[in-house]
Amino acid sequence: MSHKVKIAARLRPRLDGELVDDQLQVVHAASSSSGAADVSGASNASSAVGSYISVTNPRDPSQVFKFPFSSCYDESSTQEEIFKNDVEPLIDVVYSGITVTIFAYGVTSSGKTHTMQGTKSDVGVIPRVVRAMFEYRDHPSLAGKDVSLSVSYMEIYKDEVYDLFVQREGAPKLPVRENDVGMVFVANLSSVSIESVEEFDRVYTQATKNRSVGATNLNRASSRSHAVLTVEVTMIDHETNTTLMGKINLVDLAGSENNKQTGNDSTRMQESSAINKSLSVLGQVVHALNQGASRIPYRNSKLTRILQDALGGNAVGLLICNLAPGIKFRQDTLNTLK
Ligand SMILES: Nc1ncnc2c1ncn2[C@@H]1O[C@H](COP(=O)(O)OP(=O)(O)OP(=O)(O)O)[C@@H](O)[C@H]1O
Repeated sequence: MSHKVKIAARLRPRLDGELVDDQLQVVHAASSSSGAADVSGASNASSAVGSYISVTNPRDPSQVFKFPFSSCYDESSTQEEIFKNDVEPLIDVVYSGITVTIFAYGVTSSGKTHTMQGTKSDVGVIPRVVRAMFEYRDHPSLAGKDVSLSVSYMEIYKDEVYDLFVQREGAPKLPVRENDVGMVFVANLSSVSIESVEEFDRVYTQATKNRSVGATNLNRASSRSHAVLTVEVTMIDHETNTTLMGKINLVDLAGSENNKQTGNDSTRMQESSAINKSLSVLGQVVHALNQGASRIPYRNSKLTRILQDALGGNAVGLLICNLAPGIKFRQDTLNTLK
């Protein structure tokens, strides 16, 4: 069965002062055809077929749980490796007119922002995708076509949608609507046309500031919301008078930590219940799609409702589960793996 949403795992390196959970390991299998995993030779060839995350029961070392993923990245894996293996092949797909969505999932501090954004000297998925989207314009198949790129960027907080290209002071909540053919869209979301990587960097940096100002105004951390960046390409063929569009959604999900432990503060409780619900519906949607189920519960949360056309139909998805090696994350890590 081909999976519509590929699921990868990435274990981040230990941070200073962090007590590491040595029960948690990325195991790279030498070959899947023999069915025998090469546990001893833990090379960092991170996407080796058959790789899995292994978790040993600390109370019973003979009990080892194996969680297989399409790709597994260990502590030493690089941004370049992840991009080359799992992301770059999707650029071609976007330019063939298909919608692609990449999600970063995991608890706070598991490395979602590092994976999606990265640092100035070690950029992650978003800057690499934008660069690759621009570079692809020189592809021979696009000769003679008018190719233009645009971006939109929204945040979903407590099940309400905000435009991150709008300064947050008084920014309105955007309505989610459905058109005549049942396509779900966010009304009044701005779309900004971009001519170069530098121009993207400018608008994106400003939007990131809007996100953190909005978070401060609402008295919360930005990791309590989902952020959806969309890069859209429009290809016009004047000879045949046809237009083809493709897009890629890059989604930094809210922290998936155990949201039960948030105390009595009513804002925190509303946040937590919105996060719990949307992440669990996302899990159900991904599972239903990968099982080929006839009924997919998109409508059960705003996140999946908005991304409905990006998850169903011909669309292609990649969910990167970020894992933290710290011992204090053990229960959350198990929840993520499950
Ligand atoms: N693969 C990695 N290599 C080196 N450092 C990493 C890696 N992944 C994460 N880190 C570091 O770990 C810390 C936490 O990562 P990050 O901020 O990306 O987590 P997060 O899941 O986005 O958290 P939050 O939900 O709070 O935004 C950061 O200091 C980051 O630089």
